[in-house]
Amino acid sequence: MSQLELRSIRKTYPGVAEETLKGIDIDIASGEFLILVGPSGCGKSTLMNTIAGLETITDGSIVLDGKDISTMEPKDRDIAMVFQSYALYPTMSVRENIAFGLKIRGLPKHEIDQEVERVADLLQISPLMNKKPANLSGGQQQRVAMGRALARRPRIYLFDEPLSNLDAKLRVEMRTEIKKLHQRLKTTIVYVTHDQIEAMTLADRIAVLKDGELQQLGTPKEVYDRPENLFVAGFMGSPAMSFVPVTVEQGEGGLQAEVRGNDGRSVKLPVPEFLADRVGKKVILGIRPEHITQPQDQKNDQTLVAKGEFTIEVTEPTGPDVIALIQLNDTNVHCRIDPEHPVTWGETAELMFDMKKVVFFDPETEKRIAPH
Ligand SMILES: Nc1ncnc2c1ncn2[C@@H]1O[C@H](COP(=O)(O)OP(=O)(O)OP(=O)(O)O)[C@@H](O)[C@H]1O
Repeated sequence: MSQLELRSIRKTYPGVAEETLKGIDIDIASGEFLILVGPSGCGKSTLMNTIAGLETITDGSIVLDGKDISTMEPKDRDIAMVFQSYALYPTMSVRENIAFGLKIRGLPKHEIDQEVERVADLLQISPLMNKKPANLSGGQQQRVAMGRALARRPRIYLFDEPLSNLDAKLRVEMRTEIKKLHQRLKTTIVYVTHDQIEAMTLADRIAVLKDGELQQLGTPKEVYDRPENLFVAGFMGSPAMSFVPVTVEQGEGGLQAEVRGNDGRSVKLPVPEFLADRVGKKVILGIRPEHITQPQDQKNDQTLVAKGEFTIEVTEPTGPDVIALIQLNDTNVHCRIDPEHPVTWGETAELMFDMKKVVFFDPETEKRIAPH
């Protein structure tokens, strides 16, 4: 178990005007599962490659267990990386693939055999040991690639989208396997993914990157419930959080904000008192599908809720839920409908807003407005 500190990491590729990493600071605790997410091109792979030593950094430092490894050769860093493409040696058997790293490090044969056996057991690939990669399924190849990394017992594992070549079912299975492996071995892992669910289910903490800058670092729950800005709020969650522009008003019973459906009907939503200094001003209301449901499906304690009637524009059944689309202040907004109480498009449905869960953003700074 090892601890990794990324201190103000900067990276500029030669010939590229813009900095790719603009000062990334992350402390990764020993045994932590850290997931990096962000849109394509935000610098996730670059950051992983700098940790592995495959790319140099322009500024900052990478500290592993208290030792600065920033300029060390990749082979001396004791870090194992599993890529999206498994990069197995095609002419070698599974056994030889797993043993290869140990062999070139000159380990005695009986130790190599022992280690290969341990890893094969762990990943349940013992029956495949004499096969060649070409004769394995994608999921099996992925396991072998992981086996190769595990056999080395490095200080840290880096996984760069290891599951993205797998079909949906296998991906879910392998996700569970990786989670089990981490629970059992308690190794330090840095893992890149595009998959929201993978990030939410695997991570101890999630780091959200955009344009080479860290936007938020927090537990999956923190990032999901209390996104620091509009970007993080829109990036995490599927379907995404909806953003509705509203004006804060002083009502008789407290602060409120009006939302209008596309048929002209409106409802005054109660909003929290920490918005008191914004009366008369616009804020952006960030609302997730599960915060708008039918009254009969509400599970909350009925404080800070509001009801209104809205026209359902589209319904999208997902299996466990139906996602329905309505319009609020000319913005598309997703709601979660229990299939036990179905609605159809064109219908007017009574919907209930759980305002305790809703978050608010400043339209200028795009930052979440936090309670004082
Ligand atoms: N070797 C390189 N030389 C020059 N520019 C590069 C190099 N590698 C990456 N870049 C640029 O750096 C930026 C970040 O790329 P990177 O691959 O790190 O992003 P990413 O977040 O991993 O993207 P994706 O999710 O698509 O894999 C991109 O603009 C990319 O074009």
